[in-house]
Amino acid sequence: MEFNAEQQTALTSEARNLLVLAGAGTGKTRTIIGRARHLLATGVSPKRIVIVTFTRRAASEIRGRLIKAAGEDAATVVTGTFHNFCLRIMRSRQRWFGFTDLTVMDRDDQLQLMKLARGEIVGKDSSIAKAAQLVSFYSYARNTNQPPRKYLEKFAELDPPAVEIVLKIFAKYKERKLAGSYFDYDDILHRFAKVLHDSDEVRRKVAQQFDHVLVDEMQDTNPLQWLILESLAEYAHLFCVGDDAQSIYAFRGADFKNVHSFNSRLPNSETLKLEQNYRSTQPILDLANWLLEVSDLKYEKRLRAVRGAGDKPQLLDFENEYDEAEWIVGRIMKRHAEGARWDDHMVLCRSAYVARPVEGLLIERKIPYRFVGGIGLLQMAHVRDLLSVLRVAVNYRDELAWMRYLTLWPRIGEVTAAKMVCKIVSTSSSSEAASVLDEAVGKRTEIAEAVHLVARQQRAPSEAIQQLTQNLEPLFETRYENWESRSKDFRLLGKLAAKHQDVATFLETYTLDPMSASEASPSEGDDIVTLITVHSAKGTESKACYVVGVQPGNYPHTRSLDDAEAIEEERRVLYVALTRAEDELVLTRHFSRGPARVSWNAPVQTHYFLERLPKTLVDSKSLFGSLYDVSWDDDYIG
Ligand SMILES: Nc1ncnc2c1ncn2[C@@H]1O[C@H](COP(=O)(O)OP(=O)(O)OP(=O)(O)O)[C@@H](O)[C@H]1O
Repeated sequence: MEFNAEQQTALTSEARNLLVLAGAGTGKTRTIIGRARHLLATGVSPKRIVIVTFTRRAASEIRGRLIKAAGEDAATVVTGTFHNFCLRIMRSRQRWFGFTDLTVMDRDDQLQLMKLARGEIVGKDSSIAKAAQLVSFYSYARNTNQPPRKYLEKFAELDPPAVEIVLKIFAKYKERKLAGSYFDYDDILHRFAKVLHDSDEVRRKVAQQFDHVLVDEMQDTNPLQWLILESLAEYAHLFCVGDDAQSIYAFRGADFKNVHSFNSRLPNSETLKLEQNYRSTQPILDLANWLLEVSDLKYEKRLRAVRGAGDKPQLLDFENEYDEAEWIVGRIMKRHAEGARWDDHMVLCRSAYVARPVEGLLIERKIPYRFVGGIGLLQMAHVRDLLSVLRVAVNYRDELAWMRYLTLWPRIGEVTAAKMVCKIVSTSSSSEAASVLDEAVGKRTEIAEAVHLVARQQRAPSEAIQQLTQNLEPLFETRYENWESRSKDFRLLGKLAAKHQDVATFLETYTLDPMSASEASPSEGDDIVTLITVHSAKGTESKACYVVGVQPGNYPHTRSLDDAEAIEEERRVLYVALTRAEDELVLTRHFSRGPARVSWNAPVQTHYFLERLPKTLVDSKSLFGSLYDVSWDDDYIG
């Protein structure tokens, strides 16, 4: 692996704490890997190095590349997401963290629990914020480490009596969480950060396990994650890489301006820059540079392409999304016929919804593809049904999973199920719970048998899923019309589970960072087209990138129009999309539907990022018929 002088200086730095603040494609990920390899080469034990990333995908990629570069020894470098890292330590040192057998809830569970809590406090009162909104208030307050009351009073735009009611709902939510031994996503970071912050002894014991903590995507750390890093930095060296122009997680409490206070917050720290971009050709970077330059914020980034000149990006207009999709898929097929690989192509979208026409055509034309960032496999109803059985077998106090499982069965409604659940969860051991279940279902033994069979197969998750699928097939056939295609997801689930030693770790891994169904199916190295949401595309790259739906109303998204910071975050989303391309960048937009239908003079366009795009930066073409008369202004496109 080669490094330029800037990268070499960074990866061999002796600074106690180092921030590498650099633009897209400048080799941040490569430098993290280089740093780890350098540390190993200088004799640091792999177990004393931690690499934290934002997604499981990034973690496994870095891990794979590190092992390739530094050998099998590197396999014991601790690599994972923040959540994964914290949970792993808390599980291994339960006593330090007051952590017992807890079930980690995903966002859907969190929503269900909040619904229950809300229902209990306000019944059907529709004047109080909906459960989903409450979850996001609660989660945001915790990730930004603010007392919920303070957050609600300051940011939630609620009147004082409503604040009191919402706080009561939060209290009820907490109570239910405790009763069910649940841990939500935010609890993981919160508990870990709090214990480390409050207990000098635990902080020392945990932090002393590591000499070097390497952090990817530093711009996306939220205040809780910052607290964790500060605790670790008391004993270990921090090596962080980030790009303030790629911060796109403010909705989860990240504040990219935090990277600017790195030096003042951490003693003995330095900042270095990487400025040469290795990924893209200069015309692609010119467009990305322009997007940042026209912002009111000063990003102070001008990417220079080591690779030099190349083709200008294209900006293509279509009459509707179907023509747009047709063109993109046609073009990919043409390129493939000319000898390009499928995996030279990546289609980037704002949301899974925007990409559907393209996905439809890829399926229709039988083009191999994966969809990253779409509806997660583990979010699909039938998969959650099956997982509910695994969950109750692992934790008999998991009342949400019991409710889901029992109400799958005919003639068991919510009231009957709730009575059964009440009895089951008030027992004091799993064997007692099993007997109560047997008694409750009476002659309908198949209901209990499914749970028992998983309990017997705790250490063989894949077999448990296989048998469970067989046992529950008749039930699912009657529940789901398209059972045939859905049943394939269970085979996929079985495959995923085979990589885990027991049902509990399998559940934990996938509830923490669910992957999408189609992402899971192809294996590494398959030659396939990638369809991906921009949020999932961070850190990736591709020879040809097609950014779909770049019309007014999508960039920035209409829902962010009343908030200047949100608009700026949208700019960074587009920036991330543009900077994924190596050789070819094609932006497409259509004008048929939704906010995009408005005329060019409508208010939605006041913030449209491409409104004043200099004509020289792109090759633009209108590929639609008579519906729209392209009358570009001489100097600007938009
Ligand atoms: N010194 C180098 N020599 C050759 N290629 C390099 C060098 N540094 C980086 N690259 C290549 O440039 C591309 C971008 O590198 P990398 O993914 O590490 O950048 P990054 O800063 O993490 O990008 P982003 O933040 O946009 O995801 C990769 O293909 C990488 O292999």
